[in-house]
Amino acid sequence: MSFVEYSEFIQEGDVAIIFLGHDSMMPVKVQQGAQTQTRYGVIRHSKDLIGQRFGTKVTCSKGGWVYVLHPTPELWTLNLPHRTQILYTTDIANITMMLELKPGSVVCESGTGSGSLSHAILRTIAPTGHLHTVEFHQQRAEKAAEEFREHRVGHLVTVRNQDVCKEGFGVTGVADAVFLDIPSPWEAVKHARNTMKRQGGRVCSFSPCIEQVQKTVEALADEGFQEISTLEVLLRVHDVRSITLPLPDFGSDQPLETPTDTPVPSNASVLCKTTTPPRDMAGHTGYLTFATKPSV
Ligand SMILES: C[S@@+](CC[C@H](N)C(=O)[O-])C[C@H]1O[C@@H](n2cnc3c(N)ncnc32)[C@H](O)[C@@H]1O
Repeated sequence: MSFVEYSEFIQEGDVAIIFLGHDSMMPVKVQQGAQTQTRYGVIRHSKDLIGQRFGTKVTCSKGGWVYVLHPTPELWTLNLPHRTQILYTTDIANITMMLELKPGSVVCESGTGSGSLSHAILRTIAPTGHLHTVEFHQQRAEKAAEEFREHRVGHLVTVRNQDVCKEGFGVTGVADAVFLDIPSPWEAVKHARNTMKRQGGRVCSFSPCIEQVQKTVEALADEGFQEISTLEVLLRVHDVRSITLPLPDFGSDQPLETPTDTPVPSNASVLCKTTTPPRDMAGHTGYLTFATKPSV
């Protein structure tokens, strides 16, 4: 198993996602002899997981069943151990697209945090790209590096434990794209420019407050970045529900000729499915500020 390549069978050391139902999943590290407790009973790794196909329906000891899924960056974002605030798929999808990431891209990121965005970047830039990720909190940097190795993407990423605002990304003139998710991104903008290729590239900064955005935009303009724009991505999930609609009675435009030509009764109705947008929406996460470094 790797987060950037699909494997058919579950092996010892793999990460698997146990799907217990909608909005109920958990990650497990598969180990010979280990057991995982679920509300449907115990899953025995040696018998129930190792050697089975990803996607298998596994019956637990109390008779209930779960699906065992291959990990993906999307599932990891929903299941990872939170060490920090993380980015979610709605923002990540936009970031990946607007930074123009593709296989082979070289990306610099700070901070690494819980590695939610990092896993999505790694899947996109594999198999020939590289991610340089900078995190100044030592335990977070070490834990992220350990997870990248466990998820078999360690060869695609270099984790540096340093302050990006003071020491930069540790590489110069190599990046196609830079991503910042730190409290004072304006202090890292000069380093972002220096780490990018001479032929230019794209930068993105995520900030929850508009005052942070204002300072970052000024710093980007001062450093010669162009096409600066800020957006906020809001997810609107529609609920499916059944409704009863009255059938309109348009009357008859011709006189009734036979007794069977009956008009639509005035109380006729039809049952149909429809969707409604939420009355309350999940609130603001943050602003995404994008800019382009032009070729020099
Ligand atoms: C909100 S978290 C990043 C979450 C990450 N984008 C994710 O999706 O999991 C911000 C991280 O930046 C780190 N950080 C803050 N300032 C930093 C700096 N100057 N240099 C390096 N890391 C920094 C923090 O320790 C924290 O782990």
